[in-house]
Amino acid sequence: QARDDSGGGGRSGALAPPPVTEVPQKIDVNPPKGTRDFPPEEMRLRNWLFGNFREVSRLFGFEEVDFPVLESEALFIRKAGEEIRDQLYCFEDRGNRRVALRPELTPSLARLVIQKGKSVSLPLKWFAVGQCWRYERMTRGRRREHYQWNMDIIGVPEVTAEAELISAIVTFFKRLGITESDVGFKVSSRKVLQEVLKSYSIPENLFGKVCIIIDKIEKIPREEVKKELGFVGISDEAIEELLQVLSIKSLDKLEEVLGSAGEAIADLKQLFSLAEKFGYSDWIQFDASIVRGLAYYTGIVFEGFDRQGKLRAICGGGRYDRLLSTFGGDDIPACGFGFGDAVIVELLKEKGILPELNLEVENIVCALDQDLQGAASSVATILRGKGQTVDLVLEIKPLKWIFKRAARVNARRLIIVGSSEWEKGLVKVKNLSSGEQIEVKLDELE
Ligand SMILES: OCc1cccc(Br)n1
Repeated sequence: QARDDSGGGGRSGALAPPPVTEVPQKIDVNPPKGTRDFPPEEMRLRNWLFGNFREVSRLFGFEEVDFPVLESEALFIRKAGEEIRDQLYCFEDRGNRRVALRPELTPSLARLVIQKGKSVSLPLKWFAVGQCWRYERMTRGRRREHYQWNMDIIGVPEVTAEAELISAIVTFFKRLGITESDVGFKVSSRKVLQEVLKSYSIPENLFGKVCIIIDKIEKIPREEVKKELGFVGISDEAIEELLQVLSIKSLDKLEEVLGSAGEAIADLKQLFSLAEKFGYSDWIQFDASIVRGLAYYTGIVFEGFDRQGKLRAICGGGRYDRLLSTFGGDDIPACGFGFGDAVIVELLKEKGILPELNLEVENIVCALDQDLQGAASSVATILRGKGQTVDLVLEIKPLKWIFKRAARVNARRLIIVGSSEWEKGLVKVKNLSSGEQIEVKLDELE
């Protein structure tokens, strides 16, 4: 039971007895369903992963941003039938405002860009690492939160932006020891769909809905996809042609079907040519079936996948040239990606390349008796002033306990403050790997 600091137990730390009326109920010590704690070992892995996210983002000259986890629900209310909408973690706050825990970061980023308006000069290259939420019925036992790394380029209409973003993800994978034989990117463009729909004079406003239905092609039976497309008013003939085009896996074949005049082909050819120059051609492949499950994509879309086919998509992104204008902002082109913190860890485990991340501290400092506790604190402060990490033992403990703790915190050195040495201005320094022990003058301690 935690120490009671409410004043009943006093500063001695003694456990205050609960008031007679209240019998302590053991709380549920687990985090809410679908959420995770990050105890030290998991936190070290998370910090390592996020450290790589941040280092790659900075390598590409991006600036870090963040937004509230809580946003107006309106930011995420799109009428295209997205899963992200069905699972929105939304509620009414005490001010009767409809709010939501963000399910993704892009709408917040778009909101901030519009808010900044002319005070920022384009292009913007922003990145964020933020916790995102969904309220999924726990029937599937899936998580309700994850952390997403996002990189976004705002204000660049050319495909060079998408090529740059994919290069950043490739750079990240390489840093972790993941190669093109482990993962790849399936790349397409929503302009492929747009051109087919246009050839059947299907109204633009159905585009988002059609994309969301088609995104389910690998998840629900084909007949179900066709039925849903029929419901939104797509003719059987158009559906057949759509599904036919979506099965194309080569750009040449796509060009035969769509012709070479359309933007889809031009964009994709430019992307694959830039991939050559970036040196990541072996990482990407054209796959017309990739549409991604967010309604606002308008152009190139891509997703990272594990070549073993065991895991869900590792990351995904694309161009969203209309999002800012749908929020009442200017017509500013944009593209970005989201990279979750869960599938990547499963992949690293699969590959056996999770890093070894142990707690390490350079020094453990202890006093041999109570009246030297102050001296030990000053030794710790001197070492910390020199940038050395110190685990200061805060109570008088037997040496057996000290050595056990030193092993647990992976200390390199044990600094012992004993009365006979201290009187001579000395401390004992024991190298815990060699076992060598020497006496060192306090002002020569380093
Ligand atoms: O990938 C969709 C998503 C959004 C929020 C939280 C989680 Br877990 N997953």
